[in-house]
Amino acid sequence: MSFLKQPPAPARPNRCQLFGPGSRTALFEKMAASAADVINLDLEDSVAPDDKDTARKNIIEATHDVDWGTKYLSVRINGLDTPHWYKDVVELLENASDRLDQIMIPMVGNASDIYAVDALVTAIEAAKGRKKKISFEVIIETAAGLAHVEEIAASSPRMQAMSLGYADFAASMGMATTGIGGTQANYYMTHEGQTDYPDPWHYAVSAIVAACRTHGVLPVDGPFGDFSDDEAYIAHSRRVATLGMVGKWAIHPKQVKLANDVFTPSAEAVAEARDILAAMEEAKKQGLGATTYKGKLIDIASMKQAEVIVKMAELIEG
Ligand SMILES: C[C@@H](C(=O)SCCNC(=O)CCNC(=O)[C@H](O)C(C)(C)COP(=O)(O)OP(=O)(O)OC[C@H]1O[C@@H](n2cnc3c(N)ncnc32)[C@H](O)[C@@H]1OP(=O)(O)O)[C@H](O)C(=O)O
Ligand SMILES: [Mg+2]
Repeated sequence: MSFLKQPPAPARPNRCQLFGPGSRTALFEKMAASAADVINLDLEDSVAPDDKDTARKNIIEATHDVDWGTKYLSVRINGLDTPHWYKDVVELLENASDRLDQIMIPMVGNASDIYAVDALVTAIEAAKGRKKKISFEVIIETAAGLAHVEEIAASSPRMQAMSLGYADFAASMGMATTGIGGTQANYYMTHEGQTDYPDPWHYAVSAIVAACRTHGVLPVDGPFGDFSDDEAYIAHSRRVATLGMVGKWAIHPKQVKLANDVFTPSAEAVAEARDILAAMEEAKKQGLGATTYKGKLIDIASMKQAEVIVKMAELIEG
């Protein structure tokens, strides 16, 4: 182990983040009644420019009037290159109830973007005597965001989560696709008549996970646009879960259960992880650092892998 300790990520379930436009108030109660761990009320791309002021007011009202239960309540503000973001922050922080947990900052390009929002949030919290410190989630969805991903993860003690925004990311990278996540038909390999579809998002997902794990931030997978294709959503979710993401966005309510199913460790996985921990405890008693479990090598690193699964299950069980 390096002398640099890996800090733990916030201990809260973040399997699914359900999005809804701040301009569609009829969805708010339905979102609150959903099985998502996190709710993202949106002021950015799903709200038309002429509706921004009304959407902001709707969301502020909803922090007072809607019963959000135990959900982590997050509002996505507009990007720092727009004339809207400062009003989003000021009006939310001055008027939203203490039920507001988090601000989500889109299109983040470097640590200075977070510094700017942090300065504004900190001043308003002090001026208004707000008791609860607002946390930040950022979206990596530009080439600059990915290039500076580690400094962004380290940018503020408010940082709790980081998502990959597939659509804006693909556009910023000049990727030749209009797909939002998942398999891309033109990204393929062919060998002796067999065609294979590798994962074009693999590097971005792994870079985000590494930055987040280094700085104690939750890595979260972004949207999957084709909400009529459950199988593809599940495949994409399983892939990113294998790479270390803790959860995924839902842009339609039917995706919530799919995400929860993938990002909740199965009973079999938890039982196997506990068996590995027990087998290693037994090995340690015999002075061994490695042993055999079901015909395979397990050692101290296997314990750490098993602990990830057990801790996640315990967190979700509450
Ligand atoms: C890509 C970038 C992004 O920004 S993604 C995040 C921003 N987008 C959003 O927030 C969109 C969220 N989703 C919606 O607005 C809608 O779900 C929809 C437009 C995709 C579909 O809405 P519609 O009403 O047509 O859907 P139905 O199938 O008819 O609904 C069935 C049923 O569910 C209720 N419903 C719909 N949406 C939601 C929701 N979000 N939450 C809760 N409930 C919802 C609907 O009212 C119906 O209810 P019923 O009538 O049965 O009672 C990203 O930044 C990037 O760059 O990648
Ligand atoms: Mg986006």
